[in-house]
Amino acid sequence: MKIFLIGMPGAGKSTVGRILAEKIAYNFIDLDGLVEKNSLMFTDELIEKYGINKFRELETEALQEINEENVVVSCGGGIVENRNNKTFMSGLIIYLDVDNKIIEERLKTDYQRPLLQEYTLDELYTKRFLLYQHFADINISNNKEINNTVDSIIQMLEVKK
Ligand SMILES: Nc1ncnc2c1ncn2[C@@H]1O[C@H](COP(=O)(O)OP(=O)(O)OP(=O)(O)O)[C@@H](O)[C@H]1O
Ligand SMILES: O=C(O)C1=C[C@@H](O)[C@@H](O)[C@H](O)C1
Ligand SMILES: [Mg+2]
Repeated sequence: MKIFLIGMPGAGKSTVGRILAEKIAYNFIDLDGLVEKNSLMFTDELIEKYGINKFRELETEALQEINEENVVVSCGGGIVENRNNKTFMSGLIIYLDVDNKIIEERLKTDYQRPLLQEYTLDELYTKRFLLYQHFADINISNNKEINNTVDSIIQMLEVKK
């Protein structure tokens, strides 16, 4: 099965995804990382140089490239901006739910997200929350510790078996 993690920039998709994959012995793909590998550019460079629409095209192409099973895919925060992307996400889509205030705190010590130089987290959330819900099969909170979140996902997967 493919497991997709979606959510706001800084929600913890990459961090949680990597640990989850390791714990359940799945491969791990960071979609932003795949776009970077394909384009040989960092996502922020790519967006700055070619614009967000070009980035979205490359993101959809990267998504379509994933044909393996037993993989955890951490998506970019804006994967839901192209509604058609859902077509290429067969498997389980998990929305990582985090309060914006908590994201703000966590990102103080992390690298600058390009989209967050243009929009506030609240603006992005207002624009996207319905889309996240449209895509998601299940919501899992990542307000607490990372291991707590990973364990909640694993418990949920056990119940679904
Ligand atoms: N549960 C948590 N507790 C504390 N810090 C966390 C937690 N989850 C993630 N973080 C931290 O929050 C920051 C953002 O996490 P991460 O890069 O995984 O988010 P992301 O959803 O992949 O963001 P993006 O959409 O920009 O790729 C990192 O510094 C990470 O270590
Ligand atoms: O929220 C967004 O639109 C983005 C989030 C990042 O993960 C990257 O995919 C890119 O910077 C766009
Ligand atoms: Mg990430």
